[in-house]
Amino acid sequence: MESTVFTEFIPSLPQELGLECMTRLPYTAHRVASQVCKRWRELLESKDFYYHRKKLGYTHKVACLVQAADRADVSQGSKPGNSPSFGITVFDSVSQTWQRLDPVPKYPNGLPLFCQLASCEGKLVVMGGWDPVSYEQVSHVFVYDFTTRKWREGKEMPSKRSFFAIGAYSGRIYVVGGHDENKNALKTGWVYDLSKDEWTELNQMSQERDECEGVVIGDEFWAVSGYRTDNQGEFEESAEVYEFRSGQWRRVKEAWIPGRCPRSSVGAGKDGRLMSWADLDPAVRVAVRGIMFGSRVMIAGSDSPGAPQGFYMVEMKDGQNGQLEKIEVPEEFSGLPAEEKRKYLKELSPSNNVRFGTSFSPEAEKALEWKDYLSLFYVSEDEASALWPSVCKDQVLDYMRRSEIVIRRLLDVLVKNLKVTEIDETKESLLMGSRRINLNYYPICPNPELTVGIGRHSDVSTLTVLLQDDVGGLYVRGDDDYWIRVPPVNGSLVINVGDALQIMSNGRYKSVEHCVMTDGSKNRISIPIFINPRPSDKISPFHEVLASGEKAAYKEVLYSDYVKHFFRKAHDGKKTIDFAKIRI
Ligand SMILES: O=C(O)CCC(=O)C(=O)O
Ligand SMILES: [Fe+2]
Repeated sequence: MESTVFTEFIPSLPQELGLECMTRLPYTAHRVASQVCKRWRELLESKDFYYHRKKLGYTHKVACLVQAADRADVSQGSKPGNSPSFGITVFDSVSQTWQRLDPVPKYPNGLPLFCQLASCEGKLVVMGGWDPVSYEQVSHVFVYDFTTRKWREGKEMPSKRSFFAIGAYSGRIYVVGGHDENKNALKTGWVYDLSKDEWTELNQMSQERDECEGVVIGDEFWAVSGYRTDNQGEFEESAEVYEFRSGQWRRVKEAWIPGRCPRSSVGAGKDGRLMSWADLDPAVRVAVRGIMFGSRVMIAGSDSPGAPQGFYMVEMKDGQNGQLEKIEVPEEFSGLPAEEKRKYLKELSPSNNVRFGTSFSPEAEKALEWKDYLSLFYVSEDEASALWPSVCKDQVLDYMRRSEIVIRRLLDVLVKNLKVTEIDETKESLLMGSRRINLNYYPICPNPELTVGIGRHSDVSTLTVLLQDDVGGLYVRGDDDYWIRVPPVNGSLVINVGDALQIMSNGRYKSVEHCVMTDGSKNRISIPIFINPRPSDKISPFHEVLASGEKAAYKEVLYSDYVKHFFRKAHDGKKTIDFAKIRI
């Protein structure tokens, strides 16, 4: 760059030196620096200066991610229950700094949900998604120029599509698959030329691919997995590869693990081959997202369902050890603190027996759970008829009546094994003296990696009969902290042993630890019936179990005390059962 073009950047320093200093400013300081004076602003926003920095090796790639609004935005009206508003966060891995981009002028209160990002030539492109208020698909294209720090509106996508694969190569953005306004999976694709602001249609892929994921590897664009319209959610093993040079697609078999959602977790390993970031390191096995920029990858995820997520950098160059380096994340970029969200919580309690809420123990949880629920306590048909909401009372009562036979059968079998020959009146009260039915609703979660549906816990019940739909998200803990995904079968009943039965069986039956992950593309409903002792019952190991001299592992506790203890705590696995344990 001709230094004569820019003079006196820093008074009393020779111009070359002033320019040297300006060139070394990290990108994340440009915004503040450009407010110093007109000359600095003109310099920092000029294309020549960008190429000058690039030539000298002072430009580098940054990671851009869509994140829920920070605190300042929330105080302006976003709250749990409404969809949160989203903005773009930039992480500069060289200066280790985080920054939020100005909002897109058309969406000052938050980006379209599920919009897709791609970047090339120093620009960030945001495409598609759902209008954050009406939830209608939009086909907008917004382009952010990192030099001028300004947004412009690009030519709209030729048709509406959501959940498509996106990739950038040589000044063009490739968009393929996903689904249209009628939820039909698509095999079509388009390419957007950034400098010409022009769309051109691509050849079609060999099949429809809704929710496929895009990644550019070398001179190829991979559209990985996805599913056909008729096989909603059944992610395929194949991928489709577009060769930029020939403009042709090639189908690759067994490219992906069937059934695994590829969203944001697809990348290229050191050998340049397709991989899932979830297979890289045990620290990021769950809800993994990766952003590749050059040979560096930013990865977010957690080691087990419900565990807090971490952000990491990893170098994927040959000769590097591929180890994850943890990134420090300032609070405003790591999710909202619970106190902030709680301000907006509205707990409705028309009666103790009917409760509408979000999370189990919102006061205690670190992160609010992505769930709303209606909880109905059942004492008698009369009371239920009087107090339960009329909108669902008849159906819920009918369902409870029908479930009775399954519950009795199960309890008969279970207690026989404990040498209890008869369920007399006392035992009936202890085993099934009260019921609670919850109607759980887990809305689509735009950032499933930032929260859980329900954190890890066991139920306080004797038994739980849990009705599932076909979305899935329930995990149960096996041995050695290994989590098993319960396959979603619509209408199936999952039976969980609860803490009360663990206590009464003196630990022969163990309550199952479980948790629920949220889904990024579907709403989910589950309906557990918790079969409980009566609140006024005192529970302890059955004398039949202890008859042969076995030592009691649990003391007698008032069931309502146990329940109170449970709901005072944040979800944290099975720790609450310690309340009843006899310490030796
Ligand atoms: O949604 C599910 O499948 C599990 C619900 C659950 O664990 C609960 O409500 O206690
Ligand atoms: Fe549960």
